[in-house]
Amino acid sequence: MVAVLAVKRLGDAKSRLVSTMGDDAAHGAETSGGDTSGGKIAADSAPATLSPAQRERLRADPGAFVLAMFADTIATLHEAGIRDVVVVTPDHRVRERAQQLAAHVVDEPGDVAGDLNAAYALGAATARTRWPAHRQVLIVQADLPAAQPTSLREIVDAAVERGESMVTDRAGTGTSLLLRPMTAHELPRFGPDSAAAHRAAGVVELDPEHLLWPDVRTDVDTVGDLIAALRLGVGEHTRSVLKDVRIPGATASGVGEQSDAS
Ligand SMILES: Nc1nc2c(ncn2[C@@H]2O[C@H](COP(=O)(O)OP(=O)(O)OP(=O)(O)O)[C@@H](O)[C@H]2O)c(=O)[nH]1
Ligand SMILES: C=C(OP(=O)(O)O)C(=O)O
Repeated sequence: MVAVLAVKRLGDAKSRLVSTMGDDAAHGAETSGGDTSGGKIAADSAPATLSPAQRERLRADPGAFVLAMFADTIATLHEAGIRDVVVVTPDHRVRERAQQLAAHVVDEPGDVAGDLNAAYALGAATARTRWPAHRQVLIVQADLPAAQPTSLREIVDAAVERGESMVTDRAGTGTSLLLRPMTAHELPRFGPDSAAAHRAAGVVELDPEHLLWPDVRTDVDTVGDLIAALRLGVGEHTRSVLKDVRIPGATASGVGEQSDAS
């Protein structure tokens, strides 16, 4: 299996994360799914906080945070045994980081820029040419810092003989990852309400009850997503960028623990 990731220009990335920064300080963490109640952290779960210094750091360089989550996502792929990785990006910092992580980088051409599905299709086409022996491609979001290799392996096993398959995000509306035969040529349907779009296109939803794999479902777009990821435990690169984030119940390192995905 080969994995394909796409990362947009870092200067344009994570606008929702930056715009939700501060919500946690004023109101308790804003969330977009999972353990929520009325859009807020459930009453029986203590509010998490980002420190003012940490919020300032994220605001000042969201790109460093994107790169950290990207590195943790690739580390998890590697630990799950997926060594062949294609990254499509127009950004030089992402390119350099991807190369350090032994990924094959595709420079995003101007006519693809701004079109995530075209970027994924370009990555899959490159993977077909570069590694023709692979039978499956895993199109995966690059912002899954809590993802665990064991979950990825379970997902790959669950997809056997199921055709094109997906796992939704924790809100159930987006798509964390899509598994396809290498021979699939049509554009994927990532973007707003992509879970419904993929379902309508005949993609099999793995674990439709959403009972499994919260770590893989937690893509980080908002502060609420970030808190959810930290509670699950994130990889070492994300931990390092967020080293002074305080999460109730966390250990002395200050964030949730993740034993084997970094
Ligand atoms: N290469 C490439 N990657 C993209 C493109 N659009 C989105 N992505 C990536 O796809 C993932 C989801 O993208 P978005 O949700 O649109 O953007 P985001 O930066 O995560 O968050 P927002 O700015 O809040 O929308 C992120 O990893 C992006 O970097 C694109 O046009 N080209
Ligand atoms: C692009 C997607 O994700 P998000 O915008 O939530 O990062 C998606 O779920 O299809």
